[in-house]
Amino acid sequence: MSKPKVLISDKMDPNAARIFEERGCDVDVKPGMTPDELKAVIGQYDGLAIRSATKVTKDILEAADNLKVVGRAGIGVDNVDIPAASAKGVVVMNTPFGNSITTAEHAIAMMFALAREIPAANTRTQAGEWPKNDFMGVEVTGKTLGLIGAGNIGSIVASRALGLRMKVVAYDPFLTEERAIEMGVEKADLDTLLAKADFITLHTPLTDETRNILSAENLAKTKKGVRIVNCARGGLIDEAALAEALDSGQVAGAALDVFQTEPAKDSPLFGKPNFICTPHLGASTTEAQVNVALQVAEQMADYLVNGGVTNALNMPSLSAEEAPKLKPYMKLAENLGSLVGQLAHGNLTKISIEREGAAAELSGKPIEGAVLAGLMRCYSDTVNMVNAPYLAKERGLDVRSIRHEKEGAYNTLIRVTVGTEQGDRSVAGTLFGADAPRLVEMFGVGIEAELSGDMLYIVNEDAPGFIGRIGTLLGENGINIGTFHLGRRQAGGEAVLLLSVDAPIPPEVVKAACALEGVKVVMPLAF
Ligand SMILES: NC(=O)c1ccc[n+]([C@@H]2O[C@H](COP(=O)([O-])OP(=O)(O)OC[C@H]3O[C@@H](n4cnc5c(N)ncnc54)[C@H](O)[C@@H]3O)[C@@H](O)[C@H]2O)c1
Ligand SMILES: O=C(O)[C@H](O)COP(=O)(O)O
Repeated sequence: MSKPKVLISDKMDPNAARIFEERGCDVDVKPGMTPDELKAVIGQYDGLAIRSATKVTKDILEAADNLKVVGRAGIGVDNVDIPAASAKGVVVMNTPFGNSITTAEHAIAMMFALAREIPAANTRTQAGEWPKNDFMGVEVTGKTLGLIGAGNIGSIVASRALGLRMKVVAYDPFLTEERAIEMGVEKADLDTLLAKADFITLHTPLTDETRNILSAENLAKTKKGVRIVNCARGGLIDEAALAEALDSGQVAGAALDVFQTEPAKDSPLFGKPNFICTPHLGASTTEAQVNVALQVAEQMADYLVNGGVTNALNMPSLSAEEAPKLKPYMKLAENLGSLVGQLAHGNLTKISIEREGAAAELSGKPIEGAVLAGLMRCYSDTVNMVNAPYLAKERGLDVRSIRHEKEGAYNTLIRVTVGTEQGDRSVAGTLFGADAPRLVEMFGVGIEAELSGDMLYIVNEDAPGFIGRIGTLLGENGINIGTFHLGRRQAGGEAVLLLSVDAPIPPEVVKAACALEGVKVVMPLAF
């Protein structure tokens, strides 16, 4: 049998190539290829090892006829089209912890550089100016650090800031009170954080919810003279608004490692006296690069040579024997987790995963992992089956797996219940035939639906004429309805409607649906 062939297409520590060779793979190292060059050669490779520079687009994947795995030596996978990779049957793996300490240290370094204007003082001193009277810094001791995102990197930043005798206020919808106490931080909503913080650091992925989380409007809510650090993802801050806030003095200084467009060749921030930046160097230390290179090569080689799956973002980790039986249950479990995550958005404190009938005979851990991965993917793009249970535990989420020996109305059933500030919310699903996942109950209402693609969830008063009104609204906006599912507690009470549609529903249509007579809740969903 020929050896698997791997391409390393970004600058990576040489340990990666060494491990690939030792584990029985042929490896080519070609950093800096253009997309066209990559497209021309990708068909030859079984594995592609990348950092953030290579963009693994749908176009590249279409040409990747032999590709089995993409390995990201780092955390963020926003440069990989994961749905396109999944459709092509390509596993996408990352190394979720290898560069976290290094990136947290970069954020702290940026905070100090801002507090004491080190880059500008250095430049002018080396130019022979000796500008001793032009710089007056601020101490960080006793100041408040506002942490937006309290995951792996955010919690390391918090621990370092506490060591510097700062107070830490954190905003993260997934942070529980218990975890906040354990971390020694004050849990706050975003507006409170903005009003209190002397320094703000960002540590979230870039999602629809976090894009421009520091918008012009939110920058205006900050304490005057705040200093801001972003070592997470470009796009979390509105760069033009930040430039204006620096000009007006609302923001006293800003330090960015990441930009909306990278490489950043131009920016409204460049040249501002109180602005400093680095070219996406957050993960660039010898230690972190050795960690991620070794880990990505080990994981990819294990998959290519032995079929072992670790830290995959689009595939459950399963042994060869269990896989065929568990696969449809994993899909059902992940969909149910994603559904409750999207619907019960907010502070989740507990989750229970119940298995009944045939589902109770199967191993609970992979099903639990799939529910948690579906749930937590609403909050972080780095969650996978492997790290979801760990992350849930670390964040203080109380996870219970319950096995019911007796069959209920269905011969196999998975029920997921989450505890939210509004009370418990429960959804349940079964398999039709051997392998077709179906939702069968939602918040106590019987409703039968396949969870896939773009969907719309509506709660309305059960009264004549509503279905016509929503159908007309979607039709007038060119939105085609694929499937239509209805459920209700009792005639004339509250009715639940789940529609599958052929394209994402624009926010203005959601708004118009909310305004329809009898409507109580409208929420777009995506699976
Ligand atoms: N600059 C660099 O070189 C560099 C290096 C490593 C990681 N990163 C980036 O840093 C980011 C954080 O990495 P991590 O390992 O800590 O990820 P993580 O998944 O452990 O943590 C992300 C946190 O953000 C929270 N979050 C999600 N949506 C939120 C919202 N709307 N508001 C507030 N918080 C929200 C999540 O609940 C989670 O706790 C990622 O985007 C990653 O790609 C950058
Ligand atoms: O998400 C990450 O791991 C960082 O953004 C690091 O990116 P890099 O590997 O290109 O330095």
